[in-house]
Amino acid sequence: LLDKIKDAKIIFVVGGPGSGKGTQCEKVVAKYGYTHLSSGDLLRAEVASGSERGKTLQAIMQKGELVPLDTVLDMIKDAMIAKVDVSKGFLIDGYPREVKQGEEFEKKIGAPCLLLYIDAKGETMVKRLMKRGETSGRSDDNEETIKKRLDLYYKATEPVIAFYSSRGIVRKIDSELPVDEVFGHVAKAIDGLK
Ligand SMILES: Nc1ccn([C@H]2C[C@H](O)[C@@H](COP(=O)(O)OP(=O)(O)OP(=O)(O)O)O2)c(=O)n1
Ligand SMILES: Nc1nc2c(ncn2[C@@H]2O[C@H](COP(=O)(O)OP(=O)(O)O)[C@@H](O)[C@H]2O)c(=O)[nH]1
Ligand SMILES: [Mg+2]
Repeated sequence: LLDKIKDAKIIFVVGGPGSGKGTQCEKVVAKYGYTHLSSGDLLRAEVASGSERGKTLQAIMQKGELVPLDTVLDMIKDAMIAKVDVSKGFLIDGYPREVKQGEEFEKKIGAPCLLLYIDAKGETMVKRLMKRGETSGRSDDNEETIKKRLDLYYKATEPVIAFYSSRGIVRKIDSELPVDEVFGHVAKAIDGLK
């Protein structure tokens, strides 16, 4: 199974909270048929299941902190294995959150061929998340937790981009533009894959 995963394209989608990762991933699924795996969604599904593990996760996410690395990675790996026969590529959304997560992913699963860096201003992200919070029902879409998530993004996740830049696989996407224009740039990056 892991051999099969190695044949599929793996795309990391990285950007701050509310930058528009999920929005763009949906559009990639529609156009390219890739499998979209949002690490945050996988964690929220575990919370929704009401399991003991879910309760622990909920407390961490509510504080805007990162859950233990192995927990997220196992969930992503299981989800990839479940889809590997029907998938020509994987969009790994919201992962890696820190360089260590990327290193572990490569050890246990495989190497990404592209990193889409969805870039928006801090001010824009806060505005979008406050708006999303009106309807998302997400307990972390509140002013206090948003601030913590943003701080953690700049501290832990931005180094991920530098790490993969040196490999030449990062495509920076300006996410201040209207959604369809942003997607135009995303599509160009994906079309550029061999
Ligand atoms: N690899 C990951 C992914 C997520 N999380 C935790 C911390 C996040 O604050 C929370 C929610 O993750 P999301 O990716 O859903 O959260 P974001 O708000 O950053 O992105 P989005 O707005 O795309 O949902 O889950 C984590 O610890 N490790
Ligand atoms: N104006 C504008 N809003 C966007 C854009 N992309 C996403 N949004 C909105 O911003 C919010 C966060 O987007 P989402 O895709 O959930 O971001 P994520 O946190 O990076 O996954 C949502 O309410 C989107 O509707 C964009 O390119 N332009
Ligand atoms: Mg999202």
